[in-house]
Amino acid sequence: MAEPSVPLKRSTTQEPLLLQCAELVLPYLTPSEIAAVSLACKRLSTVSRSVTARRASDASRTLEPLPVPFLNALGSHPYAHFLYTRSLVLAPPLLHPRQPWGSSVISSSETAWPLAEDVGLACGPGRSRVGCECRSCVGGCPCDDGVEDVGRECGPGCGCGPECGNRVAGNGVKVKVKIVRDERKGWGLKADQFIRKGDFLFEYAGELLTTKEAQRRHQNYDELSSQGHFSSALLVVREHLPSGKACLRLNIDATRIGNVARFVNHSCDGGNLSTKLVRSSGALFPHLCFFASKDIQVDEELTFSYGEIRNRANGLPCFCNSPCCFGTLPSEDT
Ligand SMILES: C[S@@+](CC[C@H](N)C(=O)[O-])C[C@H]1O[C@@H](n2cnc3c(N)ncnc32)[C@H](O)[C@@H]1O
Repeated sequence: MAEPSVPLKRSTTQEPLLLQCAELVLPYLTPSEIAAVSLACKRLSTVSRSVTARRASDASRTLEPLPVPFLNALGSHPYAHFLYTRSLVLAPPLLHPRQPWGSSVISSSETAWPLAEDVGLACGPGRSRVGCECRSCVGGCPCDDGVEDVGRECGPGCGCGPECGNRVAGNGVKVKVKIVRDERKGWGLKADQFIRKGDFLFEYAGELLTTKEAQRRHQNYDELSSQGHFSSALLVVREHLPSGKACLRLNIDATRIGNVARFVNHSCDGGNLSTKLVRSSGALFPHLCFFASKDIQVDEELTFSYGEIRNRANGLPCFCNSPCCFGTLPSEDT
């Protein structure tokens, strides 16, 4: 057989180890680290570009059933770097957690965060202490005990499985959404399909914090926000218990670890989303779930009201553009 006249490409085994492993290592780097690495040589620049392109095509790192693209028609402003979780996690005691993002190997396995869901009250499938024992809960479930302002659904304490029709929270984002850059509000979330009034969209996932830790981070975030170019996603939810005398407080911080809900911006008119706490049978903590409060068209921005309280003299400016805009974003001392 004749020798090929054009020399074959250099075998990858002759490349330095760093270059051979680039496809494996680069997905673990942050956007700024990737930018720095890409300057080193042509090969790393090529791998960096393909990792960044894959990141832009799915913010969820393949953890959601549908990809969630980042779209920036305004320029090359980098997306906010955060680690992805589909559920509430107990604030991990790790200083610099890493999560692959933009890997060419598709993996749908959830990162091993300590999930708040796992801190359950159940004894096991079919032997639930606080959950239902039904096996198929479609069309009515004993878990639904009629409490109106807190939803109920099947969960780890039930005998039914993940396919049960009475589980919405914790199953990921099943509607098409996209993350889009806005000049004044930063990144925001838009519908990428028609969404019917009442449909479930997603839960607000992030780190579950103690109130002390939430107060510490709040102070820190306020300082960073006042210097500009920083968006915090620390949400405080208060659930009034039936007695009316006590209230359960949830501090969920999606700034460093969160899901798509961390991109939902505020609107003074209440926007098109409403929130509801939903308790999964057998789970200790409720899910903060977002539902469509009206029919939502393709390309409409998804927004909700961050709250009513504005007790800061120099609150951040609000650009919600609604006729009843208050001028500043809601904020309160945590
Ligand atoms: C939960 S994050 C929402 C995502 C954020 N826009 C981003 O780029 O990551 C909340 C932050 O978004 C910005 N934001 C949200 N709603 C806004 C609005 N109506 N007007 C101006 N900024 C807004 C503020 O910086 C706020 O602290």
